[in-house]
Amino acid sequence: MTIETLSTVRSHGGTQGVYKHASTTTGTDMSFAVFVPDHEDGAKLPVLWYLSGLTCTHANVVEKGEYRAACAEHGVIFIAPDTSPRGEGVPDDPDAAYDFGLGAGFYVDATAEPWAKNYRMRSYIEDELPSLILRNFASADLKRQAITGHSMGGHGALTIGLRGQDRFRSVSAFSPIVAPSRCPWGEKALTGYLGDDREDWHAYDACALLDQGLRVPDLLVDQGDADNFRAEQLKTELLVEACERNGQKADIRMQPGYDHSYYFISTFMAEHVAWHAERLKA
Ligand SMILES: N[C@@H](CCC(=O)N[C@@H](CS)C(=O)NCC(=O)O)C(=O)O
Repeated sequence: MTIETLSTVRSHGGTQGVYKHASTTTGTDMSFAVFVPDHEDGAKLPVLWYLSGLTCTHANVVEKGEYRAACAEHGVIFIAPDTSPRGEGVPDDPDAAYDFGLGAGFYVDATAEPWAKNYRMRSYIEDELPSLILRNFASADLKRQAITGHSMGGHGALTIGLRGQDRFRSVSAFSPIVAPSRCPWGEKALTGYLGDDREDWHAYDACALLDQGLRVPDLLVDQGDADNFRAEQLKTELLVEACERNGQKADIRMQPGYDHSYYFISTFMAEHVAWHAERLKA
């Protein structure tokens, strides 16, 4: 479980690093980014995971997410994994489409061929990467974790958050896919990675998990009302209804004029970090 440091740089009173390791889960090298605010020797800091959307690596949020000032202020470690396995021999969408295959792992453990060997982002985020962080980042306090994400990564944050009820004190999302069983991106991905049996999809559908009785301690969602993907793919209203129907505590905010981009995410990032920090320190 060794990691290679690809880069470190000082920023906002902390260290932004990018790392690589050989993943036993995906069978590939995986890279990820970690921002660690300066802290006293021996101090333990809570952790906020950020899962990225379609086409992204760790680099999109590192370059455009604007989380560092808020994480330094609140003393929160920020971890940004990749969105899929990559490298020689890793299968990709036959048409190299942006919404399946490389850059589009959908945070599932694939069971269908030829994806099952490498596309295991659920286990990677739930098991392998936390163990790696525990062993290599002495200041990371994994008793205090929160999770957020954008779009496909918002779906990842919601579903990993709901399934890992004891793991996260708070869950948030920016423009998440809330019901992948009921939108074209999700139907394509879940059919491809898991097969045609929709029963197998429920573990990866936030609204279905809420209907099955799973809950998170607290939920914050921001969604731009000028987001091109809102009506067809994201379907925020289904999450509003599922939270109301199931008594899930949630603040789901429609933000006027904002689109799907990092201009939107970076606008509300500091609020999300502060919101998580409050719950992580309570
Ligand atoms: N317009 C994009 C659709 C994918 C997309 O919007 N990806 C979002 C996440 S779902 C993203 O964060 N893209 C990278 C970026 O904006 O830096 C494309 O066709 O490649």
